[in-house]
Amino acid sequence: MGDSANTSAVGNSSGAPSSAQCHRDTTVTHLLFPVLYTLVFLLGLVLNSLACWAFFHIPSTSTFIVYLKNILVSDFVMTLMLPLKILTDSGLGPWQLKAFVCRFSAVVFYDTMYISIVLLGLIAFDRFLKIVRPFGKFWVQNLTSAKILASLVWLFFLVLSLPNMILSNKTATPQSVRKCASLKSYLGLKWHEVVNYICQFIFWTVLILMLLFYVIIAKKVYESYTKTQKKGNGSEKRIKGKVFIIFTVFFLCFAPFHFSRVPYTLSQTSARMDCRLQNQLFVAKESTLWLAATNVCMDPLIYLFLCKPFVEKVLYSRVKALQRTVQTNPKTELDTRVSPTES
Ligand SMILES: Nc1ncnc2c1ncn2[C@@H]1O[C@H](COP(=O)(O)OP(=O)(O)O)[C@@H](O)[C@H]1O
Repeated sequence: MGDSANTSAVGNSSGAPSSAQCHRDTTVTHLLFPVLYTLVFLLGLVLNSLACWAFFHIPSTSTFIVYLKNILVSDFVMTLMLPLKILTDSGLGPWQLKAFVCRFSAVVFYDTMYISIVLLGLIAFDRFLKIVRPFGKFWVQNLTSAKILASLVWLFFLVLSLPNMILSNKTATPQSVRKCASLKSYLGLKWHEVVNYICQFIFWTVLILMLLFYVIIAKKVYESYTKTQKKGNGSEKRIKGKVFIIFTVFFLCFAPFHFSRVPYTLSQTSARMDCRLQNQLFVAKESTLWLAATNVCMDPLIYLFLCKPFVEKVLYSRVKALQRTVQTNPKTELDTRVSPTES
């Protein structure tokens, strides 16, 4: 993650010699990103708190809701990690906080990002099965299986990233905390590299599978559209077409980060790389990481567009609140256009 000072030279004797002599230029990340992250944090906190409250009242009656609830928890945790990044990037926090970010909160941030990625993939798979085999039941379409699968996803990423926390065990100094890689032992840096390649593999696999599911869904939607059009019913196309939102959100938020992450990880671990290029890769990684973080604000859109019980819960409460206002203050006009099923 980002830096607290404008430039830094990092003494990393065992891991990345070229990185050791390169001053990190944080002119952009020092000012712009804390502002951008603050916006994401505030919006993410409001939207996800609202979603938490709504989902708290919705029983887990389908695999879709189970996955959405897990994404919500993951997004909430990611949102809570943002203030630490904002404080250290802007230089407002003490340098010791940056060591905590490198060892703990940045790792949790990445964990939640990949947990959301896999869960979005599972949702796409779930939608795919619903549309392709509406009456058949696979074992994955069973509630208990979905709960077990979601728990395994959490467990997998937590176990995978634990060494990233443990092996960032070099003594932290105001200089060394500026690049997280410099807190790592040789083994720590290797593990960091391996984890990044595993995560790249997971992301591109999920992306390709999603694309495949949606091509098949698109074909089905088109077929049913041409059938229903004759009967003058185009609403089915609109309903099924909504599932494409998941893919669009997924692609816009995560693909740019994964393009920039490979060369950036190389710059952290390879022996030789031009210093200017290293700094450019750092800015590219930070910019695309911000885009990935905006996912915490995008996911509530998925709940709104695709999860009917969620919409009903939010709107029904609005009606109740309005009714209460009218009861306590009869002069207030009730907007009769609002109905619990409005979407
Ligand atoms: N995909 C990942 N999964 C888990 N932890 C990660 C992942 N990528 C990076 N990390 C960990 O997050 C911390 C910050 O990494 P990084 O953003 O690369 O550093 P920097 O802030 O110096 O650019 C490091 O401890 C790193 O090992």
